[in-house]
Amino acid sequence: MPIEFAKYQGLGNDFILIDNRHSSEPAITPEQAVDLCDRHFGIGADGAIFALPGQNGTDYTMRIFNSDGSEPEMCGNGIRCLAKFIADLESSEIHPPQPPQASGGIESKTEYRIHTGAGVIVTELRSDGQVKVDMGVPRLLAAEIPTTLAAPDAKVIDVPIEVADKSWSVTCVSMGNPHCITFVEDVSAVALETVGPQFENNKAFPQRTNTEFIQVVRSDYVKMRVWERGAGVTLACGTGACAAVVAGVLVGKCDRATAVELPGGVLEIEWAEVSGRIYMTGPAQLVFTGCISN
Ligand SMILES: N[C@@H](CCC[C@H](N)C(=O)O)C(=O)O
Repeated sequence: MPIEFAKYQGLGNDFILIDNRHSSEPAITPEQAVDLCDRHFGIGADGAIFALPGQNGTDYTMRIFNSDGSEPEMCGNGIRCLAKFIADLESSEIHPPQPPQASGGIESKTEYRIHTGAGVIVTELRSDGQVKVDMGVPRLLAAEIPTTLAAPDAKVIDVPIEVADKSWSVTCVSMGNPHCITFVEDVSAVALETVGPQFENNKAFPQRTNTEFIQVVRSDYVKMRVWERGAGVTLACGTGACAAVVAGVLVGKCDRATAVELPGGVLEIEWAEVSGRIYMTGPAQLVFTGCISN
């Protein structure tokens, strides 16, 4: 049966979005996602995201397959795209209108509570077109990352690791998904394609890891390049940008409100002192819609 999709991007981190409101099982398999994400033989994307029915009182559930078919717990740029997609679906902008509700017109929603593998995430569509996301509280214990770089109940802050014949000092943060952050002098000099996979598959990370390379320009402005678990080099990573600011605060290099410049653009990140929650603000845009025929 043909499956309608919409392609969205957030800072060049791009996704195939599928309206899965009718079922709690994704409409395509991880293997199909791998084919569809292929940039030469498919639609081309860093992942496939499904808008499933909500659970435990949430509005929707998000599931995502990386371009290698693995399923991460969360995706920051993806959830901004999902919020826009849901709003577009509800306002019938991208698919034919549903019959009108008996109760008459409904004000379009600007806030969604979304169930994810990292807990409930709240998105807010702002009037300037940006999407602000309450990304929850970062987890810092080694067992929560998970990593063997410290005792299970200890934090991993500025810990040495040998990767690609070099010693790196890393800080690890879970935003629901694992992140390993390292601060470098010049982010453009990092051989991402060589070093990234060696971090991702290092035995210190039993569930593999995303890796962020950070150059501090000022305490409130950093440059970042990322190697994503299951997707490789991408133009941006929302959970990675949040994890990078947390790491920056922990090692005394960043302010709690820091702008993160990625190859695809800038994300505004704030780690609130009192609540400990992280807020991420950035764009999400519809690129095109289409239909998968088989
Ligand atoms: N690009 C995403 C992260 C997607 C998941 C990641 N590849 C993983 O496997 O954890 C983001 O914007 O957060």
